[in-house]
Amino acid sequence: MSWKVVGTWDILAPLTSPQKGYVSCFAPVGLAAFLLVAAPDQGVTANFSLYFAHLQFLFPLLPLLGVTNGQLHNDGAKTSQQRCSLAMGVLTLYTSCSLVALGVSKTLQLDDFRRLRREASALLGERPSFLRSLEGPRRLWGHGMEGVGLGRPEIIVDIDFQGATHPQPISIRLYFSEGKINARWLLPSSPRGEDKLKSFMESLLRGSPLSHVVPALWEQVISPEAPWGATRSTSYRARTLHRELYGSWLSFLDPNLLLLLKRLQQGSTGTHTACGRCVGKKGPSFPGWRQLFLKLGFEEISRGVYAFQAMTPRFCSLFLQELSWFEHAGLRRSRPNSMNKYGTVLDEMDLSPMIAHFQQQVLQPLSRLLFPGIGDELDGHHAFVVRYRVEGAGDMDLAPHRDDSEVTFNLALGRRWAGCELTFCGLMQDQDVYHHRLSHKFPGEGWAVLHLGRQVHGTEKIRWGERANLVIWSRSWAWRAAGRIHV
Ligand SMILES: O=C(O)CCC(=O)C(=O)O
Ligand SMILES: [Fe+2]
Repeated sequence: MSWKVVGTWDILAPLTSPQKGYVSCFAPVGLAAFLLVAAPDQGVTANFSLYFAHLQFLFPLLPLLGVTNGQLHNDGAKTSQQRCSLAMGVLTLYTSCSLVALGVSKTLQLDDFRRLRREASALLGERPSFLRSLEGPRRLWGHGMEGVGLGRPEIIVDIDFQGATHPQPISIRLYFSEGKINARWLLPSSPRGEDKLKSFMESLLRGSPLSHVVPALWEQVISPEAPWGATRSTSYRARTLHRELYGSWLSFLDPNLLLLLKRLQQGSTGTHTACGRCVGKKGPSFPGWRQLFLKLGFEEISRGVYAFQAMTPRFCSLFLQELSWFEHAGLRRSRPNSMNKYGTVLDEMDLSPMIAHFQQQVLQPLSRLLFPGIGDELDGHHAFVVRYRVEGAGDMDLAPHRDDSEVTFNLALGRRWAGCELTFCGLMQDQDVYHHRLSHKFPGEGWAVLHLGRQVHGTEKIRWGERANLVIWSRSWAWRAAGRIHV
């Protein structure tokens, strides 16, 4: 076998041959595109080294395709051109695959980046007292370059904490990559501090939001026993995360619900007080309300059970953030009710005035419309969040029951889950109560159901994920005083 050096020009021949060379032209074009697309973010050097590092493995394979100098010499120009085209085709394929893979991973990373940036600016906007500065997220490309491959791209966030117990700022760097978070002290900490940080990171749920991680880090890792300093009080009101939630919730209403409420207000025939004489009489409404009701997307999913989009997804996301903030504040937390073990009572979050306002502005007109008589005068409430979770602290299901309420509003806050449908089994006084009629799946966050408290319902077992719902039990002492509790 001859190894005369004649191959160089033969290998390049297809590039100059108009008949066979068109395939090969994609290789340099692909290479150029690859570098162009990837280079601005990942750095030219890193991309060159990645690309050529892989070519190192590809080139030794070329003899297998018959592209050796010896064979070129023996086979003649025509066959050699075909084989060279094949080789260049392989290179092209490799380049194109690299390009597609890179494009997909870049899009995913960009989504993560945007989400983190939104969360970081929300946190900064709220300026929690312990947060001195928060820098990032910024991308760190090519971090941990090992061997021929690139390390996993990460997004980094630097945080400085400062509080009464820590006059000097304490810095921690968070690394987000592929749904996981890692943390490191920017200055070396004590071995005990390292251990605390390590066990804290292990306890974090996959994909935990920044708004959850930062306060939890402060509470569990950095701040000693008195995390809020000497001024720690038992009230949560002074240290809320989203002040917007501590005003009227009307700006968070879904536009369709807002429209219906407006029409109800226009069609209303004045105030109506529930009493022994008037309960059960028709409440204020307007002619043709049912058509509008259906047109706006409201649905009667089972007799006396109404489903509709009530709040915006933004409300739900702020609320969930506030909830984790509260849960890490270390204040008293009671069980939401006698059946659900896990959750939060909203009164303990100092949200009672907002619930009362929401009840009067939103739930009251709806209840007058949909449950005339019993829903005419709502004058008490008990509001809480229920939490179902497969892993960690959460209920798994809920047995059929009636609520200690006249009217119940139940709003899905999120997050993602499977199973955990709400089942409805008829009204308490029905002959066939406790017969399953419907399993309701909340279509998404912000969707709610409104039903009578004596509508028997339960919750099926959660299969995966986590569901958190905000439940408002509205009571009518006027109705109860009229002795109509059980019907
Ligand atoms: O959303 C649910 O699972 C229902 C909760 C419930 O019925 C209740 O707490 O009374
Ligand atoms: Fe219930």
